[in-house]
Amino acid sequence: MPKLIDCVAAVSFDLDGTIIDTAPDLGAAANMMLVMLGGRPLPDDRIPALVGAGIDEFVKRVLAQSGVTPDARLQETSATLFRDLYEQRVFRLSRIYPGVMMTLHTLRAAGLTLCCVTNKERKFAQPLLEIAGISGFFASVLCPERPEDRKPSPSLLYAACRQAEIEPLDMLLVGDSRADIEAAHAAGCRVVAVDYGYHRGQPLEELRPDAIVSNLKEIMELSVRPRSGTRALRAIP
Ligand SMILES: O=C(O)COP(=O)(O)O
Ligand SMILES: [Mg+2]
Repeated sequence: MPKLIDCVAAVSFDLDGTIIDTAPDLGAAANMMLVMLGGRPLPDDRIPALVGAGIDEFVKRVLAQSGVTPDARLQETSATLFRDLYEQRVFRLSRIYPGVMMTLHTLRAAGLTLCCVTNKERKFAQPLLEIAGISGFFASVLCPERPEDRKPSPSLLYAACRQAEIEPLDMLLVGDSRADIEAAHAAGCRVVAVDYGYHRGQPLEELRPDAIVSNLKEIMELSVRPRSGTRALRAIP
């Protein structure tokens, strides 16, 4: 069976929970926010399950976990405060996951186009990749400009395919969450899930990714059954 990596022209990586463990800095900023609002900090191990649907939702979940049901005004004040705090600390405690650097080097050397496809706002994603020293690997970084473009919408993946000038079937997405797998399926891309990210206890097998790995470098060894029939030339809207 051919190797998966030989069947694609580009690889898109999810950011939080896939290439960088961002929960420590997200948690630090969230806890500073709670304390400044007069609340109590959350235990670190409660943070990862709250990540994945953008900052407004993360702040809403943090407030809910601390026992607050915010009205619209408190939600807005909290989200603004959180953004200010997080902006100052996107890569202080966060760490690149094992196997990521080697995988990015190997895939790039193999001639594949690499993209980052994240629900994180560009204002945080771009500096995070730069400070972490990995922004140079990515031909493009796709972030949602509108809430409706967030994964599980396929729109960021379509944009990545358009920029790489490839069809969705020639794109592999590597991600840690339900939103990643559903976005890839909706776009018609191949998808590999990592089992170490922020998938909130969701059994990833049920979502039927092409494969599940525990370290990114395993994607180099994965084999795939070629898709049968004519290649699905799905038009990118
Ligand atoms: O910022 C988030 O909520 C999630 O970002 P991700 O898509 O890179 O996991
Ligand atoms: Mg993620």
